[in-house]
Amino acid sequence: MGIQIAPSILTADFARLADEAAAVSNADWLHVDVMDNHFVPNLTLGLPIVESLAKAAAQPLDCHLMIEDPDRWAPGYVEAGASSVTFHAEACRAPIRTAREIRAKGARAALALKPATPIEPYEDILAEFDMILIMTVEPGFGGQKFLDVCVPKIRRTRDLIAKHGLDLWIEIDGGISTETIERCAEAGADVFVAGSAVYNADDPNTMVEKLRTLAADVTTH
Ligand SMILES: O=C(CO)[C@@H](O)[C@H](O)COP(=O)(O)O
Ligand SMILES: [Fe+2]
Repeated sequence: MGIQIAPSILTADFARLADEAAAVSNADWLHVDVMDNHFVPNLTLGLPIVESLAKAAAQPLDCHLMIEDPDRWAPGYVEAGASSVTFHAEACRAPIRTAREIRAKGARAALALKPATPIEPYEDILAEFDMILIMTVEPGFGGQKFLDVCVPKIRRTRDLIAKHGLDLWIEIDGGISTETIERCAEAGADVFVAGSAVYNADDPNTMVEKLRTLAADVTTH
C-alpha cells in the first residue's frame, strides 16, 4: 500500500468540514478524532457528524475513538460510514470481540496505544487487527510536541508484525511534521496522521505531498 497520509480534522474549521476535507484532496484518509471528555480531557464530535462527513468527504474516514466503552460504540461508527475504526487498548474490555464486530461490518479495525502502553501484551492478538496506532503524544489535543520516546515502540511493533508474518499497517499520530516524519518512517510506520502540520500550512495539499515524499524516501520495509 505504501505511505499513506491522514490529515486530522482536529485542527480544521469544524463549521466548514466538507470544505476542509476538499482542501486535502491528495490525502489517503481523513482522520477524525472522536473525544468524549472522559477518556481524554477534551470533547469533539460523535456519530451524527461522522455520518454527515462520510457522505460529504471524498476520502475514506479513519475514525480514532478516544472514548470510554469503545466496545459499545465502535461498531456504530462503521454503520455511520467510517472505513477504519480505531479504539484504545486502555479503554477496551473486549478487544477481540470489538475488532471482530468492526471487521464483520466491513471496516478495518485498529488498536491504539497511548505513549506509555507497551505493544508486547497484544502480540498474540495482532492478527485480529488491520492496523496498530501508536500515539506519539498523549491523546486529547492537537498541536502538541512529538514524543521521541515512542519511536522504539514503532520499531518493536514492526518486528512483531514481521515475526508473525502479518500484514498490518502501523499508524502514528501526534506531532507529525516535516521535522519528525522521517524518524517514524525509518522505524516502520506507514500511515501518518498530521493535524496542525497540514491544516496550519499555507497549502494543505502541498504539505500532504511533502510529508509523503519525506516518508517514502526513508522507508525500508
Ligand atoms: O489524536 C490526536 C490527538 O489526541 C491527533 O489525531 C491530533 O489531532 C494530531 O494533531 P497534531 O499533533 O498533528 O497537531
Ligand atoms: Fe488522532
